[in-house]
Amino acid sequence: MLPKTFSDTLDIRITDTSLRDGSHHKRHQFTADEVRAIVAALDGAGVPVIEVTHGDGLGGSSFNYGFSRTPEQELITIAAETARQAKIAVLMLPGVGVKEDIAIARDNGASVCRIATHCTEADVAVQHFGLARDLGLETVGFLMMAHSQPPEVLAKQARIMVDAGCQCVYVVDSAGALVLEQVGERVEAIAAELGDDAQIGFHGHENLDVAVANSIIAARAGAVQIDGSTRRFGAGAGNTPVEALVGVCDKLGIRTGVDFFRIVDAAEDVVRPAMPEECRLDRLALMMGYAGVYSSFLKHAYHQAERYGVSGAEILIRAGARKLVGGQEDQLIDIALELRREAAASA
Ligand SMILES: CC[C@H](O)CC(=O)C(=O)O
Ligand SMILES: [Mn+2]
Repeated sequence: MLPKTFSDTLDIRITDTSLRDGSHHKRHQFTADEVRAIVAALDGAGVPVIEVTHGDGLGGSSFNYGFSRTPEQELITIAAETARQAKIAVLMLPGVGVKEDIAIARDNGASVCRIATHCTEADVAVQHFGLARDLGLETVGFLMMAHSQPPEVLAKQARIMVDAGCQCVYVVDSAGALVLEQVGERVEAIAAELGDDAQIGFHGHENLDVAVANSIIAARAGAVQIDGSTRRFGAGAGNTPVEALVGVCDKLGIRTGVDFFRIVDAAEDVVRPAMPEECRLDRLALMMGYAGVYSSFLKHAYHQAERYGVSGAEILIRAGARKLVGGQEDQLIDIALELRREAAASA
């Protein structure tokens, strides 16, 4: 039984993030035509919210995170012009993007603003939630790396976001490190704190291959907004596959409003051709889930491993032990150099 429904017609509302989280996998190289085609296909299948932004959010196109091929505000405009029923969402990380980026995205047609912070730093987003609400945007808060803190800490951080104007707080399993009950416990703690003050959401990654199951557990614990990426097109081993989630929800009687057959076709015929390769559950992706490393570090880890001739898996294990958070991608270079020094000393 779902404790509460999203609306009279939906039990959960799915946000497809392939055009944002998938941007990490594609190294931010989306073209205008790809975005147009993917939005049309997802919108046609009934996906209610589609997120479009650089993988690291508004303003993410940079030397540190990787430059976008097409300016993200152009992609947001195209998405908004293409969608007939879906809302267009944008992601913003305070400090990566600036407040003005939110206003420009709104003017370009975005109507949902998702503001992400590390899960102990909700206070850095207070002004951004206020601004987004003043601009008339629907607001969502992302508590990233949610595996790294116990449920009661997340609940307090959720309260900070909601008091600032956030309408739905997400448990974000950035590392794909949470399994089953660990998701439910976090959602339940936030639900106990928030009561009817805000909704709860869940964003999963496939690094331990349980993102669909985790999403169902989140929904049963009270989450009414659930993220996924069609064809798993996301960072690390990818996100919760929307088409599988919709199929499972159909079988469990959870209403998503998404047509299973049309989303399966969209995954195969439209999304897959835009992907550089399938999102794989390979050694490095598994290591991220096991060690608790931010999924967006995957490509960076491959790059530094190759550049310094060291093990990518070992880089990620050490990144997990150092408890690196988003924005600390450059520390992977330190770790790679450390590994190279150790190898030279023992040679
Ligand atoms: C860098 C932002 C990040 O990719 C947001 C997200 O999707 C996550 O933390 O999983
Ligand atoms: Mn993600």
